[in-house]
Amino acid sequence: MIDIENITKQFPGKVAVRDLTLQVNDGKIFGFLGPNGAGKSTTIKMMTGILPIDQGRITINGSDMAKQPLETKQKIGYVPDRSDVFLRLKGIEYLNYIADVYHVPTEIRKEKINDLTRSFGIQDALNDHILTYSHGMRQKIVVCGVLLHDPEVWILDEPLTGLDPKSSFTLKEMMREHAKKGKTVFFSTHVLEVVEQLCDEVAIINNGQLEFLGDMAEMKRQFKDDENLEKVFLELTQHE
Ligand SMILES: Nc1ncnc2c1ncn2[C@@H]1O[C@H](COP(=O)(O)OP(=O)(O)OP(=O)(O)O)[C@@H](O)[C@H]1O
Repeated sequence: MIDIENITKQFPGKVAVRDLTLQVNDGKIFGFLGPNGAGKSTTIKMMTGILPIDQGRITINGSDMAKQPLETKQKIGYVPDRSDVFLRLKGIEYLNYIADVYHVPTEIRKEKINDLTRSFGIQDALNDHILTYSHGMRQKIVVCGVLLHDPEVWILDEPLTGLDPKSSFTLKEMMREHAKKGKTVFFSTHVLEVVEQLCDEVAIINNGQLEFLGDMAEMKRQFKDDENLEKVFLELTQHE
């Protein structure tokens, strides 16, 4: 479970996230929807301990990110929106590095790497440097790294952007399976359609503020009734 209580983040001259409160329950796929610049990545960076929180509190399965950062981070699998990490490593070196950091036993490591990279069709690129990978392939290797250590809570920043349709389908299926096991999946997107396909619950953020929190049926009802939300809806459908 992810519990976000009244978090705020300010950059010079800009409040990126203002007094945001939401909970993500176990067994749910939670969509964090908002137009470009709404504050999604900033929120996710606070949830993953990359950015300190100015005010408020975030707990992941009961651990406080600010007070117990190491313990809390071990519960999380995080896929950032830009996967430009470890470019000088080969794919296989990256995955082994992640497996070492998260103490994935050697007996199961090889099989897991094989299965995951096959699912995403990058098994033949493992001996190439990540630097030579396309954006989609970089995204896939990071997703494989996250799934390798089987974290309880998945936090994915725009995970489907840049993926080919087959890999996008594979990842969506994996998200569904993870939630079905009673675990948590939180992901951000600026594409309304993705949320409609996948989510049990949705939060809509705009200009750093929560505009809506609820299930899909409520969201559709409110789009009709609320002028403010209707404007956000138009932005979300115009982008893609
Ligand atoms: N390090 C920073 N310094 C100053 N302003 C920032 C910083 N990071 C983000 N911002 C600003 O905070 C606001 C929210 O940005 P954020 O990246 O969280 O939005 P987003 O919803 O993830 O958008 P996108 O879909 O474009 O990634 C934007 O106005 C952005 O310009």
